[in-house]
Amino acid sequence: MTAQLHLDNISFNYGERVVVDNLSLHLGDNEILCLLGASGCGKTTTLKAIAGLLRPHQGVIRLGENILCDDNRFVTPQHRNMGMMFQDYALFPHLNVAQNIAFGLKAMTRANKVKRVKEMLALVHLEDCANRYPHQLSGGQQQRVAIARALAYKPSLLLLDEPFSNIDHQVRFQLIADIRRIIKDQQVSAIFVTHSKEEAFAFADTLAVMHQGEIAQQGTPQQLFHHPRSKVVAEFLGSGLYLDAQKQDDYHFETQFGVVKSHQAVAGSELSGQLYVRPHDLQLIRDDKGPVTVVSKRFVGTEYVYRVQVLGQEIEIPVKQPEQEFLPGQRLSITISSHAVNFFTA
Ligand SMILES: Nc1ncnc2c1ncn2[C@@H]1O[C@H](COP(=O)(O)OP(=O)(O)OP(=O)(O)O)[C@@H](O)[C@H]1O
Repeated sequence: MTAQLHLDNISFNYGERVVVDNLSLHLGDNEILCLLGASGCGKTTTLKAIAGLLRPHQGVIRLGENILCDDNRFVTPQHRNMGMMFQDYALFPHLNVAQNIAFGLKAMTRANKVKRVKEMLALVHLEDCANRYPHQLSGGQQQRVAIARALAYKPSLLLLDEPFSNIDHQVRFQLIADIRRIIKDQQVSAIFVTHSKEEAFAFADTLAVMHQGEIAQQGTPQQLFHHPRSKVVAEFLGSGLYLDAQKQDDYHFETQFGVVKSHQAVAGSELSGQLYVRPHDLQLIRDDKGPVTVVSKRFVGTEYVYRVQVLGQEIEIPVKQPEQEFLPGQRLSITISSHAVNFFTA
């Protein structure tokens, strides 16, 4: 089953404190959407509102044609047909893997239950673990059981709250790829919450960056990375350097490091602003009197990464060419490649 979820102007307060502020969001069929944002911005609260674990003070939530919540209606969590993987809803320790997966299948006949559990075990590659208890599994295996449990009764939407946060970094990205494949195989829509942009890029089809209870921007990872609409989104998705800039025309911007060319026209009549330049568009060059100072360098296998200070900001810049080695304390300057610039006006 597939889903189209709409949140229209949802608000939620804890006492006086507005935690979700007039938030609107849309999720398409078979889409994996990531709610991404800093700690405390309201991600989990939004997910709980979708699940029905709390009721928004204002707004409408709709799944397909069904209104889940508005001023007059409120569908309880058990009637929303959503699979959930919340940190507070871990596996049941006293049930084995097969029993955990079967937990949500109460309405099925025994034979159908056995069949479905078998299918789910195969899907998450844990056929040999059916009789084990959660404490006899690795963290990654436990997460795979949790996803199997959440998917077992064919929900129309899957909600995942920080599903990878307890997983060792070494295996995390393999697990992300596995779970993404499982969700795509099952053709289910999913919303997951994280504060890690690496996880978001690896797992999601679309991102919604949240800031102070609102969606700052929703789109594909590429759209948000290359065309952030605000400094909040630009900074959240990757480091960069702010440079004061004067717009000469839609394609040229004058900075203290020369004129920067844009691959794309930048509309707007405001001429003064700032460019936000990503490290891969910056090159370090020798200049004994330059405004850039090397703070430190580290070797990462294929290249050096230099941490430099420039105009009161610190930024890490990768350098591939081994002949270009700089020392801490050394003065440098930078050149800026032409790229699709991000130009922010006040
Ligand atoms: N039960 C509660 N009572 C009062 N305030 C709460 C409660 N739960 C959360 N909050 C506050 O609401 C705000 C949003 O919390 P929420 O858990 O939605 O954030 P989050 O973006 O998921 O953060 P994190 O990434 O740290 O989990 C936070 O400031 C939090 O302290």
